[in-house]
Amino acid sequence: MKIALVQVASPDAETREDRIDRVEKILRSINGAELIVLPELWSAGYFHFDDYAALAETLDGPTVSMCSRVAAELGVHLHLGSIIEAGEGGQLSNTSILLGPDGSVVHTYRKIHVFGYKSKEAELLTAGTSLPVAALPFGATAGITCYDLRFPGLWMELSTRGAEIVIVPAAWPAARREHWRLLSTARALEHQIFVVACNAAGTQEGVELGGHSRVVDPAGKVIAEADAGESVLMVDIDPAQVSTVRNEFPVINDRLASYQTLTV
Ligand SMILES: O=C(O)CCC(=O)C(=O)O
Repeated sequence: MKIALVQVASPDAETREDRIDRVEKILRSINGAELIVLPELWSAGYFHFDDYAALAETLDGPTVSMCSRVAAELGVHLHLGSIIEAGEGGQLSNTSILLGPDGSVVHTYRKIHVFGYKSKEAELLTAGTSLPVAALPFGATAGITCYDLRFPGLWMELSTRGAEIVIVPAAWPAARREHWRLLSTARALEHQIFVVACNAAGTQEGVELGGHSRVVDPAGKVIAEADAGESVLMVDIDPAQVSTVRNEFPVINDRLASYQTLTV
């Protein structure tokens, strides 16, 4: 199964509309992928905090509309990264969306761990409260977002819910690139899943994004990794590897359902 990770740059001088047009052309140039993945908040630009309210959109807004049209025309699953979603009562969320090959929404995921370190996200956005896992032709698939990579409890829950492929759109800064690599590898290895981690590239508001989108297999092997710049990373995975690895080395079976029952 071929996956395309589209590592987009969101320069300050480019408008959202121009970026959506530009990314549409990139998406249309991709051949043979069954799943295409985009980074966190690529259309708005993660670090454009002052524009969050103005760029907030609904599920029929410009980013989702373009991606939905392209997913349907190409007949692919498309994880569009995330948008600033305008919810009820003016509430804003960092909402990741997985689209099916007919362009419809398979699931939405509102980022649970909103980021506060050198970021206004935690101040401006409301955290999500749900964690969907979808049964897709290539395996049980979930999507979480960027900072969520750091929280083992969330991954344990994804694993308990049967996730086999976890998509991680991100706007992870270059300053902490080694954390990005270490954590994405560790999550794949400890839960024996595929981690499909698509980061942003370029510079926004003086912050250099880390790039290095990567796919890690259920044995913890990095099977593809991009450089720092804007690019499309194509990778071929075998979804059956999840059960092969788990049968061969059944560490998940040895995990306790809860460690809170242990005595002191
Ligand atoms: O955890 C990090 O170092 C980066 C997180 C982040 O940039 C984000 O959640 O957007």
